[in-house]
Amino acid sequence: MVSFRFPFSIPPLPTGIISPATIACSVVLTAGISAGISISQNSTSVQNTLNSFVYKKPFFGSLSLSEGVADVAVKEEKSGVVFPGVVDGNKGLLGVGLRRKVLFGLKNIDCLYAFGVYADDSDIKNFLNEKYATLSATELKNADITQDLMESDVSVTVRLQIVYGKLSIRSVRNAFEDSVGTRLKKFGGSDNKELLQKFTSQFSDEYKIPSGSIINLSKEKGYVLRTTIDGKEVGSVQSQLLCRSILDLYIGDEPFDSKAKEDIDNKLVSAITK
Ligand SMILES: CCCCCCCCCCCC(=O)O
Repeated sequence: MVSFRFPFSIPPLPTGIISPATIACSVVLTAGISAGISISQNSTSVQNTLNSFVYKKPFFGSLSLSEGVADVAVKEEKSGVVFPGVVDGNKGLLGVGLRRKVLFGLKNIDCLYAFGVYADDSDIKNFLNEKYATLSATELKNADITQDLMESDVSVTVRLQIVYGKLSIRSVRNAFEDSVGTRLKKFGGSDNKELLQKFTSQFSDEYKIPSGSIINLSKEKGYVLRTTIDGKEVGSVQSQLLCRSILDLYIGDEPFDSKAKEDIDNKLVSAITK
């Protein structure tokens, strides 16, 4: 059995004491707060750990994949944005990060948003068990789990929440065009304008994004990318290339927040090794 934990060194905030209003109104903290989220690393052999699998002590935020995901909220430390431990009923939080982006327009806007990466509990359990449970610690160290994850059919959601910057849907559309366009080119060559347009056109002018809005980018079974704004589906596009390109922004080779990616990597490894 694989144990899937939330080994964050900062105590996650108990959901019970965070009101929805607080979550919705997470505000800017000063830039440069250096506290991060660190993840404990475990280098013991996979087999040893699997053999001796027991909860040695109650672990705040830990969970066993066989028992379902624990809904423990986690705060992105630099921004103060709080992410629920679980979304869509069964997707557990793998890690959180921060992205600063200058949005070009009439007036350039410095936009800061926090993001959380979630994976479906049973998908990730199967994925880790099938591919990694028998690897030695050294093999595991050399394995690129997030790379495999991006190419797999595991359901993953990236949740974006603005920290500051007054955003128009147009600037969001342009920002995605820029970032996702670069990734589509990287993985699929230059002939992907139509795919990019299909994705970005979902962010049409009818949608408003007041402060506290949340965009979910969800890779679902069959490589369908489903986009929601504040819980409302704005569209879905079936494309493995698009799913791969979106995830690459957050957990790929050149992620927006390398600490977040590192945390997610470590968390996936620790889900196998603990
Ligand atoms: C309502 C949450 C809005 C979050 C801001 C999203 C801005 C677009 C981001 C495009 C991808 C990127 O380059 O970071």
